[in-house]
Amino acid sequence: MPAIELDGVEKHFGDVTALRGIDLSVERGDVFGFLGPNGAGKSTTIDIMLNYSHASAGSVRVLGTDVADDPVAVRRRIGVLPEGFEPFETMTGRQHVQFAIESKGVDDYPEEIIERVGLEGAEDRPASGYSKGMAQRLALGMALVGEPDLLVLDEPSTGLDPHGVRRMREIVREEADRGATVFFSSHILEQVEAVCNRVGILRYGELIAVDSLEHLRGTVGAESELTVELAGPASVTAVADAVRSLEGVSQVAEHDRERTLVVGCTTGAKLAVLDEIRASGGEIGDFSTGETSLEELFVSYTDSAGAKPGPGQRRPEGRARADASRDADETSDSGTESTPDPQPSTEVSR
Ligand SMILES: Nc1ncnc2c1ncn2[C@@H]1O[C@H](COP(=O)(O)OP(=O)(O)OP(=O)(O)O)[C@@H](O)[C@H]1O
Repeated sequence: MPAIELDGVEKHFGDVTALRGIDLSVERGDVFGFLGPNGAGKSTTIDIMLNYSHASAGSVRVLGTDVADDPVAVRRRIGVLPEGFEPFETMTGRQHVQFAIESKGVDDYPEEIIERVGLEGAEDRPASGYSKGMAQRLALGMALVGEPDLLVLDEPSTGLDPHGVRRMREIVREEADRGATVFFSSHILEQVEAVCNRVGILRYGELIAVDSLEHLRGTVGAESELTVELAGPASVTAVADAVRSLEGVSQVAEHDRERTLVVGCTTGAKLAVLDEIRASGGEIGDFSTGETSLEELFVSYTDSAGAKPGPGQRRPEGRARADASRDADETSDSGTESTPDPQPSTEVSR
């Protein structure tokens, strides 16, 4: 049974269409990267998954339960790090964690969570005085309470220093190792690349690709760069000519003095290049490869039609998301439970 199943999910805000029929299945144990340009619909999808907002059409099952049927039960098994988390005014860091523990009805030790996210020494200070990165660490700690089956992390590295980013990545890996599913929404492609085994790319409210990074690289005909150092007596030019004739090879640069070839080719052609070098009498002393970065893949998927808002996608100027997501066609019930999660996004404009 998948951890997350979206089936034909649409979302309309008046005449603004945010999601146009999303079908998505995230398997248990996946660390799934959710990517898309600004306004693509990532936060809207997450809000619907958490039942902070209702889909206009389609259905959402999380951990095997329809979120609309039993949102409280579902949220008890999820840890959420929302975008734009702001601590409560009057509570210390420890009290935030304690609140999450009590809300979920579990018996975690606050100290362990605080230490895990690197907030030791600051736990008894009012969290409203925390820096942005400290608040983010606190939100991550609250999300980890109760060993959730699913972690939903919306831009988790916001405000984190390099130590914090590394800690966050380690925690994501540790959580995946114990069997949790992680849904990781981020613009910071390097981080998605570092931790996710599958990614989905959203554009204009449509899911345009879902795959492993390896396959995505293959489907866009992504270029790899193969640097091969030749050993033995074979002529660099002769080997280069043989490689040039291969399908999937776009360019070959020869460096006679270093006895090196730099080959631009599709990811799928790399092995054929190495085979051809050997077949043409070359002996491979050493080689290294460089892959297309996720950033290049992202641009190649999302840039063809530009990342500007599509028709019917513009958000009314100056309208606060938190307010807007609770009016009109919205019937959010996020206030009906003793929410164990930090508040959803409250940013005014993006
Ligand atoms: N409450 C709302 N009222 C009207 N339109 C909205 C509302 N919330 C989102 N939208 C619109 O829905 C679309 C998707 O927005 P969403 O916030 O989900 O995008 P996103 O991918 O999370 O963007 P970002 O990366 O900038 O956070 C946008 O066109 C946005 O303007």
